[in-house]
Amino acid sequence: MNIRLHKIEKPESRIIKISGSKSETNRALLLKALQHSIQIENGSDSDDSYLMLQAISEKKEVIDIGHAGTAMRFLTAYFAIQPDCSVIIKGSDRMHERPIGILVEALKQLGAEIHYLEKQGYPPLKIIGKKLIQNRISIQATVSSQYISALLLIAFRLENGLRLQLIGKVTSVPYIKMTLQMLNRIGVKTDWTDDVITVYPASELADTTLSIESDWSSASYYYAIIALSPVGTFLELRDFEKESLQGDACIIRIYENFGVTTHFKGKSIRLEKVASPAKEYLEADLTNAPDIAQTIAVTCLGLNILCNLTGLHTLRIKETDRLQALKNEIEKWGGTVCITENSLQLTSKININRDTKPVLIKTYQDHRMAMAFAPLALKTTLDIQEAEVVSKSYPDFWKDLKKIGFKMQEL
Ligand SMILES: O=C(O)C1=C[C@@H](OP(=O)(O)O)[C@@H](O)[C@H](O)C1
Ligand SMILES: C=C(OP(=O)(O)O)C(=O)O
Repeated sequence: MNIRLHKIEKPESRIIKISGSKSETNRALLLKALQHSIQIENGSDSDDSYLMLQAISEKKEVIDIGHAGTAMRFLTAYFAIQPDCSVIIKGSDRMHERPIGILVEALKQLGAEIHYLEKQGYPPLKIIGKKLIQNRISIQATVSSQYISALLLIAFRLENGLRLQLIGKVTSVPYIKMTLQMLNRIGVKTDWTDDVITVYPASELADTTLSIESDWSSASYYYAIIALSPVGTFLELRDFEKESLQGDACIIRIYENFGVTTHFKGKSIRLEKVASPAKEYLEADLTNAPDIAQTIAVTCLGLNILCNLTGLHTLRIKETDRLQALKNEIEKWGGTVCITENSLQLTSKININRDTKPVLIKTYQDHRMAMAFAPLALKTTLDIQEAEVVSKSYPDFWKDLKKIGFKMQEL
């Protein structure tokens, strides 16, 4: 389904409730599979969390995990320690291009039996579940934190726990901290000193309710909407915490550069555009928050601000090559976007508010491409291809934009 987003002046100031964080939910679902007494509140309604839940509960011999990267990685570790289990996990064509070798080799060092069914280092995988006895391994930490989280999540169920040595500059650190904090919440002891993470074994755990905070990556699109709106515009988002487990909450500080303030009122946040952007140039290192890179790049485009975004090395292996996808789509308005292996620069100002035929944004089966470009409707009319991709993390995205006054039509 392609849609046209008609230009609007500003959003209506309504209250929006985004569902729970996809990252927290997928961790909670895995922990619940290992400790049934755990209860989950405010779980994510995303496709990725649904696929994760289905894979755990249906106990099929062949699981299709679609585009869900965290589910693919977490379930690989989970099935590797299920005795008497033999399962094949496959995914979308893109999933079969997203590397998993670092995690598989680490699990094999622990004693797991995992076979590549097509290309070495990539899904699909055949996993024969085993009791794992080893507890000391090292792992390359520069490529994806999801491999590390996957190992940490199962570690309390290993007889001797896990001592994991991280090699290289650790990427997406807040996601590893989120994993450790969620383990702590269910009563598992952990330690992270220098480059070594230790998870202690635990068999008897108290009943716990894991209450999931709303999704900050999804909230980022509302920050973009407010940033592109006139001074005085505000919106309220429900169920967010001042002390978040999610690294993407750093959006609060980044959007201050664009004149957007955040006020916590109990469990709601009020975003308000209080001033025009202070600077005409933004420099940001997003090593710790890769999922908001697209939001920020497109906000800069809409505000006519130049930027240098760094720490983006993981973007090449996500739902699509996000650096190339951003370059392709932004350049449709003219100008040049420079990308390297780990950075993106907008080096020339681009006027998107022109009286030309609406630009059609390709989404490359990446939910964040659709959601990152949608806020540009505050500046120009534009078309979004395959708009349904948003369901990977935020199925109600278009419905919620309509609630705040976005005008859209199917093409
Ligand atoms: O652990 C998680 O929940 C995630 C970790 C990050 O991946 P990388 O560590 O591969 O950057 C992030 O991009 C992804 O959306 C979710
Ligand atoms: C990268 C993402 O997800 P995953 O790696 O879990 O597919 C994302 O949601 O932006």
